[in-house]
Amino acid sequence: MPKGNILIVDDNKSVLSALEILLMPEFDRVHCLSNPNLITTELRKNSYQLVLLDMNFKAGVNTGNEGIFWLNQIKENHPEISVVLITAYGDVELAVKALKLGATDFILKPWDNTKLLATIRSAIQLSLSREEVKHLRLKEKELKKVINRDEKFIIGSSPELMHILKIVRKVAKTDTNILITGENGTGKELIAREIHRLSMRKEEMLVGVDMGAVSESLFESELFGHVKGAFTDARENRAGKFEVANKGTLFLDEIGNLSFHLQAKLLAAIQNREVTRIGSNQPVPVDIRLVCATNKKLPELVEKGLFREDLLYRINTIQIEVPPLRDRGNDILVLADFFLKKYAYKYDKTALKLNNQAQDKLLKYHWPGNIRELEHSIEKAVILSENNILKADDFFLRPVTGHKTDPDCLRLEEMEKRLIQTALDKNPGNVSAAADQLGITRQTLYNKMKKFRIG
Ligand SMILES: Nc1ncnc2c1ncn2[C@@H]1O[C@H](COP(=O)(O)OP(=O)(O)OP(=O)(O)O)[C@@H](O)[C@H]1O
Repeated sequence: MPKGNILIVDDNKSVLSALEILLMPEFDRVHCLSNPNLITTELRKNSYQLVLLDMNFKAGVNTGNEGIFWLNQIKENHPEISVVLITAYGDVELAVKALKLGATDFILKPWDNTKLLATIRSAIQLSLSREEVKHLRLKEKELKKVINRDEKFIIGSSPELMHILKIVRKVAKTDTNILITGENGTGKELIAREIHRLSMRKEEMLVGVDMGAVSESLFESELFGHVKGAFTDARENRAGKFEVANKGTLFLDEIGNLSFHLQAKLLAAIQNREVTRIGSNQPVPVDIRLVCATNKKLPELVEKGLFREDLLYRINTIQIEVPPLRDRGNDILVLADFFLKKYAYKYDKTALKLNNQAQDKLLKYHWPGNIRELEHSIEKAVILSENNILKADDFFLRPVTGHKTDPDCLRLEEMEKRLIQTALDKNPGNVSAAADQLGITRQTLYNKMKKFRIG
């Protein structure tokens, strides 16, 4: 633990040597100056935590103005250094003026040694704390830069994606709460990060919480924090995600998975814009931009009494629906190409391409796991590929029927499209048989195939 470096400035040589003898054994470094004009150079050359500064330098002048001048100089250039002033005159007004201007304390000559040492130690402690805060702020700034740099590109040029990005650009600069909805793997988190990147809060952090992964018992501690001793495992004070996200963006993923009882606690924090750590009764104000995401239909959960209506209205000032990959047309191939390049590079393969059948297969597949599934399929195909052209057989896609997507989440049109695709797959090359199986005419089936861009 450093004891601190002290610079003593006094034009009275006997005062200087008395202080030097007293302070030398107690601190790391003690340096004396009888000429205040040397202060600036000395502070630039060496690091100090404390300046012990005389108020009156010129013989016969005792207004303290020169001391105030040097105090201002030091505070302006080295705000973390503590300045303790010494004067032989018990001028309360001057003391108050100096304290207002940033002096840490004031000592009257003649001094009491024990008191002087105590004053100096606490002033040095204060300076060390200021230095630490300054260091931590710089470190935090650098860390935020590193965290924010880990950006992923949003790939695609479909009108559906362009429409979403247009909304994102419009709303990002405001502080409105945003709800992002869409199936799993459609890129909701990516959109949330884009909103943050384009917002006024971009220098601060986006803090994400997966509400589906937070257990009931840890919810409050995770989101609102706790103080040491609040419960058995609370060994030290801990800030919750709300506090960590202060001035930045709080991204609550899978908000539809939050239990009804915890929704009330979340609502209170959002409404009051303050949180109270468990075990404390001191509310802490928080300034956050809230972005939530879910793959659930929240209005339906509200109807079933599983989601609070008041919370829904709080979080969905703006709602952005991210469409499933199967509705983004050629983006499937654009993304496939992007992932092909990414994984060819990762696995040290030469440039890879898809042949026509492979492209067709990817375009026709319904992608229940959306972009995440596409990325994994491409990665697998790249690993297993034996030449530069990837064929349809290189992609092991889940059969259209029997996949695990929640039927509640499917729209009528999607169900229809899948039934048609299944019937066509079961009757390859025989549209009449497929139409028979579906209980519709051949012409109706052709119309629907055209509509859904099948075949
Ligand atoms: N347009 C896109 N361009 C490039 N990569 C994308 C795009 N959309 C999604 N991805 C990638 O797909 C994966 C899934 O995206 P993300 O996690 O954002 O989806 P999500 O909708 O939040 O998923 P979940 O609902 O499962 O949390 C990520 O690796 C993401 O980088």
